[in-house]
Amino acid sequence: MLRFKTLFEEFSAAAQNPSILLLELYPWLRHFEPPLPIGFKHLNEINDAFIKFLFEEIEKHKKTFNENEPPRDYTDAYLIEMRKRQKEGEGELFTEWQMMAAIGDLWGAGFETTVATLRFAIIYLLNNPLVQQKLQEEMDRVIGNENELTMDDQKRLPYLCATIQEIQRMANIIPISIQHAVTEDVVIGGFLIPKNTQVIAQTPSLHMDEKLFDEPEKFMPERYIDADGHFVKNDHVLPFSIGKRACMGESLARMELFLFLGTLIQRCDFRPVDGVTPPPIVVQSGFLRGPVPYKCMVAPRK
Ligand code: HEM
Repeated sequence: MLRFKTLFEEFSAAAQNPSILLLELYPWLRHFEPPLPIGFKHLNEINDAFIKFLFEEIEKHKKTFNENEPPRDYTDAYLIEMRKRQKEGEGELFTEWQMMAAIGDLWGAGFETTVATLRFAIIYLLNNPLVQQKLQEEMDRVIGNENELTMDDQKRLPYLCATIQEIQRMANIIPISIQHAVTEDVVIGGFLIPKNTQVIAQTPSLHMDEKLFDEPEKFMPERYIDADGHFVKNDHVLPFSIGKRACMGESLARMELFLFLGTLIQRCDFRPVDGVTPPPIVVQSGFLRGPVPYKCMVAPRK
């Protein structure tokens, strides 16, 4: 577990290196390191170590899992499906390499994304104490401090939903969406995009558009609360991208953000370390975007 944690932290730090963005857009740059300090070699070494670790874990599962018992986790479920398909002569898609890549993708795409969003959430609350106060008031009034939060409470907590939407609008944790390619000629808005052209659904650029959001630099959850106090989902806030290749984990991530942030608000008070000056919001941006590490005081709420 410790090895996994260390590897993951190294991987996340490497993914926040700004040069990774360049490498993503111009992969051929990797051939020019050295002398260019692209960070590709380092990322590749961590990736290889990660792959090795995942294969070792798969081996452990193969030795201990029981095909006739319910799967203990994703790896067991994948092994069961893989063996079933191999018996039926359809094993070419469900391979051990695919399994390793799928597990790596789920960890890689599903972990640091939610963590970075929550780190943004807390630093925004530290810098906007009135928002934190309003969130706590809503939570105390609707849920109280004893009851556990569930997803059904979403409708009853409009200010929490609005705050999460505002956090995601401003955080833009994936500043440049993943590249894709069109598989056939398409015409969009009168422009022909020929087959095989690389395209990026650059939804983060909507989030700071003054035509869509008044004073987009300001953290204002109130912009999504209507005159009756209801939460209004804004179709221009698209942190999970759009289309068929949008984030596969969107529903899970939305649940995590609502339950984790809501429970933190319910149980804790976030304050600046000296009680007065919040940490400045300094952002590091590479493939992933996140606030540089900051300190804060976390006090349990009575
Ligand atoms: C706040 C949390 C998250 C955000 C903001 C986020 C955002 C994104 C974005 C912008 C993409 C790229 C979509 C595109 O190519 O246009 C993506 C892809 C993806 N995400 Fe997430 N994600 C989050 C959490 C998760 C979680 C929890 C999981 C799974 C456990 C996950 C799994 C994936 C996968 C597998 C892809 C690749 C999908 C594909 O290429 O078809 N994500 N995500």
